[in-house]
Amino acid sequence: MEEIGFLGLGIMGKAMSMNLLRHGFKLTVWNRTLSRCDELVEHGATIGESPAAVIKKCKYTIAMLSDPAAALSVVFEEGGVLEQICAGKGYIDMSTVDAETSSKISEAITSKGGNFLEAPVSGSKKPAEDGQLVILAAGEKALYEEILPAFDVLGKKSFYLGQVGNGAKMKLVVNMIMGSMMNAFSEGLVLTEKSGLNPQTLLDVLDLGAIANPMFKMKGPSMVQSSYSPAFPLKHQQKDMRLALALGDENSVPMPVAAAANEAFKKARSMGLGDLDFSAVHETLKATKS
Ligand SMILES: NC(=O)C1=CN([C@@H]2O[C@H](COP(=O)(O)OP(=O)(O)OC[C@H]3O[C@@H](n4cnc5c(N)ncnc54)[C@H](OP(=O)(O)O)[C@@H]3O)[C@@H](O)[C@H]2O)C=CC1
Ligand SMILES: O=CC(=O)O
Repeated sequence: MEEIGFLGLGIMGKAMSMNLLRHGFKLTVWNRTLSRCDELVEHGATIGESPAAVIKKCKYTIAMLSDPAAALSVVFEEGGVLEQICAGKGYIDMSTVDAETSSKISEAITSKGGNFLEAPVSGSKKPAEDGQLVILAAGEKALYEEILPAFDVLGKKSFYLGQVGNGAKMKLVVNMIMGSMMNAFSEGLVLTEKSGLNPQTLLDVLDLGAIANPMFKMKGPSMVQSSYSPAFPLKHQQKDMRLALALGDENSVPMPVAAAANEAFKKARSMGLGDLDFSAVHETLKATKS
């Protein structure tokens, strides 16, 4: 496959681009904090000095950026994607953003003759390292088919969901459920301890029943130890709750559980926990006096 550009080497972008390199893809990478490119260069990547330079060099460019503001700035600001995108080039934004942001980017890219695909992912740092993401793509179908060899390396399954916005919406629904579940789980762990039971026994019981799931299994033991090394930063989970609640607003869907979960994540951010794993929302409950 042709050389691929990669913009954004945070937790996910680094893991995904390392995985592409491991599978023989040639990559040109860019990150706002340039020093984060060094490790990729050691593994064979080339550095592009700006998003525009990456787009100029590569037929396909993938972006994995923190939030709507970052996704927009990399496209629209000086030295951005729009300066070099043109017919024959594809831009694939895998960041988690709202449908409106994605549509704005899509319109700008296509008005210059380029092709656009949104492709947010479900799965965290470890699935990204292992090529086990679930890819939720929408937009230009031909671009989806052209980039599938890369998606097959990055993920265990790719969904094509139709028009731009559908991938973003699906991702927000999934993360809204995940954030709500994390809060219910955290309340259960605190209630277990405060009522004199062993939280490890709760984890064992949950794992054998109808609500067993990989998230409880993976995050439970570290939450019991108050250990929150970031795989999915809490500030991004709160962003996703906020965007999902806005989607609920647009569609007149009442979401009292998600709204309460969002408040807990906001509280955690106000306690300075935004850069820790999203499971650190547990600290907001543990801090409650009896
Ligand atoms: N971590 C996870 O488990 C998952 C995350 N996601 C989503 O993937 C995206 C990336 O997540 P993750 O890698 O964890 O996040 P990180 O916070 O680790 O990385 C964010 C990236 O965005 C860049 N960035 C932030 N603001 C700007 C800006 N204004 N201009 C240019 N670049 C900017 C950062 O650059 P710099 O290094 O300079 O700060 C960095 O490369 C998010 O949308 C997240 O919601 C989706 C699935 C799982
Ligand atoms: O967006 C986060 C994830 O784990 O998926």
